[in-house]
Amino acid sequence: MTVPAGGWQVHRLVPSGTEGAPDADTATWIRAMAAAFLGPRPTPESVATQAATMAGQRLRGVYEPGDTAPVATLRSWDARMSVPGGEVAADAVTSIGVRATHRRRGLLRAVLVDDLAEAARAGTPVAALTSTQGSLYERFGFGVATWTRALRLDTRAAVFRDPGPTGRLRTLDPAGFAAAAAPLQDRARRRHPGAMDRSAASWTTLISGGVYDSSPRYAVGWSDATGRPAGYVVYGVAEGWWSTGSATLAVHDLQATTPESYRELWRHLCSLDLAGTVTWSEASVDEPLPWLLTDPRAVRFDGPREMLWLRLLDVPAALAARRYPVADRLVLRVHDPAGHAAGTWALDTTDPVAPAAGPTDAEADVACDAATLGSLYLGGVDPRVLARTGRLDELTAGAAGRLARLLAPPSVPWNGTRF
Ligand SMILES: CC(=O)SCCNC(=O)CCNC(=O)[C@H](O)C(C)(C)COP(=O)(O)OP(=O)(O)OC[C@H]1O[C@@H](n2cnc3c(N)ncnc32)[C@H](O)[C@@H]1OP(=O)(O)O
Repeated sequence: MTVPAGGWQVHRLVPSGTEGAPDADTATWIRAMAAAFLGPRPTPESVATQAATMAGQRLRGVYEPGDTAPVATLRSWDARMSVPGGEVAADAVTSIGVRATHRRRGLLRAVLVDDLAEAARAGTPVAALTSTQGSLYERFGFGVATWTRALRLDTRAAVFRDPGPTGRLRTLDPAGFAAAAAPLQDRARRRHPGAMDRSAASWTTLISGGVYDSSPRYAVGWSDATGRPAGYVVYGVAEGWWSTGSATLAVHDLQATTPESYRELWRHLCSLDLAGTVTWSEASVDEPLPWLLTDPRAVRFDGPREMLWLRLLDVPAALAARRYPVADRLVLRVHDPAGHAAGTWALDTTDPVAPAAGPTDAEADVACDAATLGSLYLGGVDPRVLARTGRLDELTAGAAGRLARLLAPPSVPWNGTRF
């Protein structure tokens, strides 16, 4: 199928074939995407493995006449994202790459505009992405909605306040990893607005490291005293002990559904004889780890840096999908040249279990653009801060404060899954 967008023909591909033999178009698309991202040279095996992770997803490509390899790529799929009090369907967008010889001619714009238009037609309320660069996506209506911090733990200085260990640890082998981890991640993600669900294929990439990281990975699960699994951690060796006498471990994923599982997974990471440092590049901005230790200086943080970018495609559906801690009725005017979020919208939260949102002729209390609305949606940024920068116009007195109270999330938005 071809669709003209900005003068370019955007072709849509449905990945097919099996893990052993992806179809030719998908294989060519994967090689073009890898080149745009300066990735490792694809091998037949790595192409087949990647193709298997794309089953059921949408690929887009732009092709020069007579060329079988695309000059631009985009991949997207239907995801679920946690929001305060529930979840919302999201168009997850990734792999936007343009051939080095074809940049700055509108190709990113062509593939992304086409993808967002299809998601909007399908009724998907929001689009979400994580980005390689910070200045690309605001022009397309995306705003930063979650942040992350990198942490570094000196495990030899880490003394836990609570005695332990408690519960039971067990090694999760690659064959059984997805079955053990998926239900835990699904429970854990509901505690954090902005957390995305995982595709079935993503577990293979997580436990194997995918095409970018061939070093061994280890997965450990934790169960409580009743035997109920409550969390897991996946880590690898970032620096071997043989060079410095003390290895550095990198956490690739840590999902805890209870405070006890969180504490015991960190205790496990601190118990490995040959390691002196544990790093985690995608920790939450309010990571509780220092509060577990007698000396909080054992943990150092960098950041925050931006993680998840959101773009509302259907404002009433997105606003009605989340819950609000106070009852109010507030009118937002949204400027959006692309049209998806444009309008004046009344948000009525007087019914706490069924907030209503829809178009209105009433005077607006606040006004902003679509990207700012994307940043506000999960409650990760205070509207009063945005009002101080001119990103939000406060049109009735005190409206930014009312909006802050309305949008306040039950916990800090966090998405630990870069995609
Ligand atoms: C969700 C993700 O997949 S994030 C991954 C992004 N991809 C990469 O980092 C891979 C390497 N880079 C690339 O492949 C390309 O340079 C891309 C995808 C970043 C940009 O593709 P291009 O086709 O050159 O972008 P395009 O010409 O459509 O530009 C669209 C707009 O973005 C702007 N833009 C493009 N690249 C950049 C940049 N690196 N920094 C700031 N602005 C940029 C353009 O100026 C243009 O702005 P305007 O329309 O407001 O005038």
